[in-house]
Amino acid sequence: MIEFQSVSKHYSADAVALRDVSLSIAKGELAYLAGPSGAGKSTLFKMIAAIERPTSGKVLVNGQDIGKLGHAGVPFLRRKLGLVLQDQRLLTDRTVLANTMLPLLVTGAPRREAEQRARAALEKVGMLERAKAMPLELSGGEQQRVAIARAIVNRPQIILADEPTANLDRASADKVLDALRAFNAVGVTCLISTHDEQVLQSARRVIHIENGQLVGGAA
Ligand SMILES: Nc1ncnc2c1ncn2[C@@H]1O[C@H](COP(=O)(O)OP(=O)(O)OP(=O)(O)O)[C@@H](O)[C@H]1O
Repeated sequence: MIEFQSVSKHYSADAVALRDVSLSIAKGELAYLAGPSGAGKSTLFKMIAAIERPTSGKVLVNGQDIGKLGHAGVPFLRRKLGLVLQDQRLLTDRTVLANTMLPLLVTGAPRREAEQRARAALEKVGMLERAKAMPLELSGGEQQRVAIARAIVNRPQIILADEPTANLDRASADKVLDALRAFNAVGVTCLISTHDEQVLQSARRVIHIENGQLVGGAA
């Protein structure tokens, strides 16, 4: 489902983010991505979403070579993906419900249907009762759960979550991770980066990355 074949990413001659990375994540799998700051985790996510392209090697999603996607192909790829990335915050001038409806409205869903599906997504992450709140009235963990609702409202096949529990206390982090695990339990492939030792210790699969190279868990 997600495959990296000898992928390297050079932002410039001296900014090498990934070096010869090969890995494969099966459909329905839950894998964690671990590694120190600057190791290349965010870059790896961005390659799957075609936000960045490999300098060499191939990234395949469902067998499709992301490097060969033209401009028209990118929205089709993104529809398969639920992205909870670090630089994609909620819009602070819209309610929780409006934020969650947005991905549906931009793809042309009727407002009534968008609202129903957004409410269902918020319910799944335990945030329906805050539907009318503004994002800045929520805690960090609650905002992350809304970001997850927004990511899954299009029913993606794959969720990519880049440090979704950063800066959260244990209880909030667990709620965020429980929400992600619940989507995995119904068949959604999940790749989650985290520094959370407790989570990594109990994880079935951890892909470790250091200085742009895999140091374990790639098979
Ligand atoms: N747009 C960019 N231009 C130049 N260099 C970049 C760019 N994005 C990332 N890098 C560099 O690539 C390397 C990997 O960065 P990346 O953000 O992928 O790491 P990370 O593991 O996600 O780190 P963190 O845990 O701090 O988010 C770093 O050395 C970083 O400075």
